[in-house]
Amino acid sequence: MGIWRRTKHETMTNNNEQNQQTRAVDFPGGRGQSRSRQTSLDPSFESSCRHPSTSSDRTADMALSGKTAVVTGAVMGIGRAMTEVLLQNGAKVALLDVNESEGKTLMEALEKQYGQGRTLFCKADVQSEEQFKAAFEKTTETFGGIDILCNNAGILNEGLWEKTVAINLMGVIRGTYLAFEHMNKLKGGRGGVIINTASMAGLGPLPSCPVYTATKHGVVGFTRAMAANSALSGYGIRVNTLCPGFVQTELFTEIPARLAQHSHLADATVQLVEKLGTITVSEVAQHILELVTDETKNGEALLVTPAGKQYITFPSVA
Ligand SMILES: NC(=O)c1ccc[n+]([C@@H]2O[C@H](COP(=O)([O-])OP(=O)(O)OC[C@H]3O[C@@H](n4cnc5c(N)ncnc54)[C@H](O)[C@@H]3O)[C@@H](O)[C@H]2O)c1
Ligand SMILES: CC/C=C\C[C@H](O)/C=C/C=C\C=C\C=C\[C@@H](O)[C@@H](O)C/C=C\CCC(=O)O
Repeated sequence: MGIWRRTKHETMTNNNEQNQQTRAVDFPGGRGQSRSRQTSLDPSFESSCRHPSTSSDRTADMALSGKTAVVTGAVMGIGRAMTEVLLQNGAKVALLDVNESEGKTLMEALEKQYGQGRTLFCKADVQSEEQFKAAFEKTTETFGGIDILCNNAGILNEGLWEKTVAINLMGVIRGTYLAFEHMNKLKGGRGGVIINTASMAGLGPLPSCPVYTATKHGVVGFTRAMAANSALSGYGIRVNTLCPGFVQTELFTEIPARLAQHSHLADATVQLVEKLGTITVSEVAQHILELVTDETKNGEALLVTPAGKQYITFPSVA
């Protein structure tokens, strides 16, 4: 099944390439290939993304200058691309991840590219209240506060369903509650914005991944409820969710094994991938900027697929 053929090694070593060009996947007849688009690292892409600066003072006129962001699952895939978009737009970024060795290496590379003192790596598992809390405290000590949180860390492993719930849903809840403690304007915080990475599988069922689907629906529901909660309470914190379709990352490899007891539905999943196509991490990550900077966006679910972006309208039950 050629579609799942990429290995961990290929994914990790090609992460930069992934950011710079649209990757083709091995679909029969070429269908489902990601559409070529300008990406956030494309030198000609100027509308919402800024080029890296080598000195902090050169970030002064950027959309996110003076802002501090925390990104979970920042070392690879979508989280890494989000980190770059935030840095390119002037923010300082704390990278949280379980992968310490890759995290430190990435931080060194980002410091060279975007300027000294712009990043911080914290080893933190989003399943651990203690580690997550310590990372927030270190970020506040280092950068003076937190304005943006991207709850992005997630896994796909239907065989480890409890861990999937613990990371994908409980990790997002934990991060959001911690961020509320830091950002709440009624408790001395300066307000802020939270972006939760859900999935297209948070908007409709992915039959081969019922637990993954449940966690992502949970993230969408939690995001919308917390957005309304914050607005009603006057906390000054906005909460939005990003719902990407299929994205070429490590998570999108070796899918039959990840489906575990549902692996007999791998072919049906291939058909869905062929129908929907795939996008790159850069194509996904560039969309956080609008959710972060547009003060009118609260409780939004933004679907991002090869067909483009779409703010989801939910049925009104009130
Ligand atoms: N790849 C896709 O097709 C796709 C589509 C829609 C949504 N998503 C979602 O996007 C998010 C990122 O996925 P990705 O495709 O970039 O995955 P990825 O596997 O490429 O990267 C995930 C990162 O999260 C880190 N991580 C894993 N568990 C962690 C934990 N417990 N605590 C902290 N860090 C942890 C990993 O070390 C890694 O750096 C996930 O929430 C995923 O569900 C992915
Ligand atoms: C094999 C899994 C790989 C990666 C998981 C990742 O999160 C990607 C998920 C991608 C797609 C999920 C698709 C689900 C589709 C259907 O349920 C569909 O009904 C979704 C429906 C609606 C979207 C909203 C709309 O168009 O109004």
